[in-house]
Amino acid sequence: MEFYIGFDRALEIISSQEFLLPSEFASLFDSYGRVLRENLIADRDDPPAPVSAMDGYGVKKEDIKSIPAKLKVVGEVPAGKIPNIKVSKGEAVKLFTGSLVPEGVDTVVPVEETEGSGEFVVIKKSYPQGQNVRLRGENYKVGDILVEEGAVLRAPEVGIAASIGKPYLRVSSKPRVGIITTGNEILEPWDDLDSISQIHNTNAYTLYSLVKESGGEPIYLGILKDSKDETAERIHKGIETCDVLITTGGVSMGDYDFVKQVVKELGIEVLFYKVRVKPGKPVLFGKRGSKFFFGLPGFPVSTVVSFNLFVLPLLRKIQGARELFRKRVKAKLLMDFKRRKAERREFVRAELINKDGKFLVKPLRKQGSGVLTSLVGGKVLMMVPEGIREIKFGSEVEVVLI
Ligand SMILES: Nc1nc2c(c(=O)[nH]1)N[C@H]1C(S)=C(S)[C@@H](COP(=O)(O)OP(=O)(O)OC[C@H]3O[C@@H](n4cnc5c(N)ncnc54)[C@H](O)[C@@H]3O)O[C@H]1N2
Ligand code: MOO
Repeated sequence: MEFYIGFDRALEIISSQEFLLPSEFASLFDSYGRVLRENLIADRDDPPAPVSAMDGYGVKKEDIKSIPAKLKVVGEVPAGKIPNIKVSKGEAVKLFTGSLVPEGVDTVVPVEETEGSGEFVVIKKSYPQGQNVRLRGENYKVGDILVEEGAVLRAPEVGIAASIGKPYLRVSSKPRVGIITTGNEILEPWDDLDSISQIHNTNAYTLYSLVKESGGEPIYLGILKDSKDETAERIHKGIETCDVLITTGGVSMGDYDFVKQVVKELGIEVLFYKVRVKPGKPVLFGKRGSKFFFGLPGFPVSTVVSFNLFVLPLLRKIQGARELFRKRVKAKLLMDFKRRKAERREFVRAELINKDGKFLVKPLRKQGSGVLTSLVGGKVLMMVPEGIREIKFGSEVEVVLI
């Protein structure tokens, strides 16, 4: 077991796990967030022929060089119809957004810049040649690889699959991810809290959402009370039935922190315990055969951050994803940043601002590991490297998008 390791080493251990889940076919309705296990290749050009990008009139550019220009309307081409019209000098054709552009037309004038309907149309504004005509192959050309194997499917990728006529996609099967939360003080959101010593379970539900977002199938296994026998039984069941088991809480120094002990007794090999990161220090990563175990710290922020830092890359890896980590961007720091201790790499919750295409980042005041409100509304994590105590206003910093 490696103990209290650096962040990069932890990622190295996670990304070197070789297990790959089998692939399966998923419908377009069930492919969001999953990892693609085939290339998506264009079966034809898109658009397959020039089409109008506006409702208006198809004309020849040379006829609208001087305006107003009065042109003879020779017919119309509704979307979905093959044009049987040819447009000659002095003529126009009525087109709709998505209509195929007939022979002779090189430019489309939007209807708002025209007057009259029926036999003649008056064009009031000139347009450059080719304006409002979407050329054949503008989106993609036949044979192009549109989405590569290993991509995480989001809305645009699912849309591309649909556009090339694939109702089913080869994707990774969903990792079954068991979720157990621990603590005598934890009650479910539907339970009444009778005492100020009790709190509602937050972690089960942040994790459930994060697992779904990561292409996994969350399996909620409930709250564990701080008893060693129960912990052993539940973790055993979880690791038997799931690909990845996550527990939260019970991994630090407390007298009731049974998770660590139980994991060893169940034959789960601990690959690392504790990483020099803040928050998320007492994270435990283990494996038994092709099953993986994460013991995440119990504080709600530590749970969410350590999922993003450690669990997501593993889930992506076993699904065959190309990119394992959250995206990072460079941003300019909007205030002086100071901290007392510099032993751990810190992931500081912050607000990301996009000003004229440049990212600015503003750390939030409250950074406690229990302050989940500090992550509400789309926050980011500003990375403060080990050994750094102070970063000056205006410096460039790296930011993790979560
Ligand atoms: N003496 C030391 N104490 C602590 C250390 C240390 O190094 N030495 N590390 C601290 C750090 S850092 C963290 S992070 C926490 C991790 O503690 P645990 O993983 O054992 O978590 P718990 O003690 O069970 O809970 C921590 C905190 O979070 C609340 N919690 C737990 N589960 C839930 C849940 N499902 N929903 C909402 N809130 C939850 C719990 O009530 C505690 O307040 O340890 C430090 N201590
Ligand atoms: O590492 Mo703990 O996660 O600072 O709160």
